[in-house]
Amino acid sequence: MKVAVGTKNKAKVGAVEAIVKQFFPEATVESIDVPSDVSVQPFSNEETRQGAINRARNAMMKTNADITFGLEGGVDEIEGTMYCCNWGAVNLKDGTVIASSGAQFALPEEIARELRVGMELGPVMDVYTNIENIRQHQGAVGIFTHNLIDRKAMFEHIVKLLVGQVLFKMSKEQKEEM
Ligand SMILES: O=P(O)(O)OP(=O)(O)OP(=O)(O)OC[C@H]1O[C@@H](n2cnc3c(O)ncnc32)[C@H](O)[C@@H]1O
Ligand SMILES: [Mg+2]
Repeated sequence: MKVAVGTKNKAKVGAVEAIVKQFFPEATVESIDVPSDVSVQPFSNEETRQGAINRARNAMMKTNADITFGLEGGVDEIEGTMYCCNWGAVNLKDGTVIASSGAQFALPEEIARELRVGMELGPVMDVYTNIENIRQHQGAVGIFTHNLIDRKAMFEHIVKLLVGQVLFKMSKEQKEEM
């Protein structure tokens, strides 16, 4: 089985590799940079979900994979607090698309303020932590959870939700065939 993920981000690719190897040990995982076709900094759950779906669909169009994943990070404001939100989507060869959301956690007001004036979370976090390219490593989630949860682990949870739903679909179809 061939799996592809629509990004070159190490935290995201690592998450897909870890979960896919666990449940489909024979699968190969290819990473490919594809457009999310949403803003570089999505500003709602809806837009972040759409980015994940677009990445999964674009990876399906650009590879010959059987299953493709798209993972997207964004922010959403609720009652004046800005939350980092995370979404994933899986696309199957038969056209099925399943999206699921993952962890959401609050960003400090000093970070939120920068995003409201048009900055991207990645570069803002690099300046805040003095760590280069933190988005490919522990991410904002690592920093604001005292490294209890890093960005790869956060995306692993989403990929597991997606793989689980694919396995549910496959077993349901098998039963219907019998
Ligand atoms: O190469 P891609 O796949 O685009 O990876 P990315 O790190 O840019 O990730 P997203 O596009 O999904 O995230 C949208 C924006 O939010 C930033 N971001 C999201 N979650 C983050 C995190 O945990 N730590 C740092 N930056 C984060 C990210 O850097 C972008 O500026
Ligand atoms: Mg990006």
